[in-house]
Amino acid sequence: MPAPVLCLKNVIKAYEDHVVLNIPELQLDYGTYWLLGENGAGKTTSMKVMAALIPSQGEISVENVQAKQQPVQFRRLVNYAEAEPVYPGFLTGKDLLGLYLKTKGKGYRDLDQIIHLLGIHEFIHRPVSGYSSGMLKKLSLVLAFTGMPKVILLDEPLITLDVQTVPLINKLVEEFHTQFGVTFIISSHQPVSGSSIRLQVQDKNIVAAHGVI
Ligand SMILES: Nc1ncnc2c1ncn2[C@@H]1O[C@H](COP(=O)(O)OP(=O)(O)OP(=O)(O)O)[C@@H](O)[C@H]1O
Repeated sequence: MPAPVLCLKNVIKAYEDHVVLNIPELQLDYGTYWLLGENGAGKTTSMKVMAALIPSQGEISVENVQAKQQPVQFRRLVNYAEAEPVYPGFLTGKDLLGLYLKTKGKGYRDLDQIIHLLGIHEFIHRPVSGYSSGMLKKLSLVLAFTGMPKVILLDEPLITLDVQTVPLINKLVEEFHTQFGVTFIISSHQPVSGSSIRLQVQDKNIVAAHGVI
């Protein structure tokens, strides 16, 4: 049997003395997961912990690469797109894309195609301070598709997107999952993929929507 893609062991995340997550063990196989939970349950915190973007206790690994022991290698395996992305306003979309391409390396797909698909080419040369929230969202999603990650975490990927763009994002998720073997964890109030496996942040733990994994 193949090893799980993502493993969390004895993970505890607290903000000062407020424990938000306490996950004894979580193992996720290749799949598309839909992360649910009420407001403040800890969905965003879970994603940031899984991507090792914020400190936490315990072990996090993707395909046996440990976040704490092999941080550079780990960073290449996990991409994360924030619910409400914020970038330094003076940078252009092209600057940010160049930065990501430099750090993430060669991608699965020609990004120019995705940029044109989402209409980002029309504003990519402008500083992001002048972007609308939907334009920023599109840019952040393209950045999440850079490199060759094994796991992509999308926090509320559909908010602020226009109705024409939503199916395009669903299609990209489907394509990266089936063709490139990417595991997705998506927090959304709307289902992103019909075949997604439901996970719930509940009582500080992450459980299958109908019972503990
Ligand atoms: N930087 C922070 N400092 C202190 N507490 C925080 C911080 N970020 C989040 N929290 C707290 O952690 C808990 C979980 O927040 P989180 O943003 O992960 O929830 P969420 O499930 O994503 O919520 P929502 O659905 O409202 O976006 C909340 O009680 C929140 O107040």
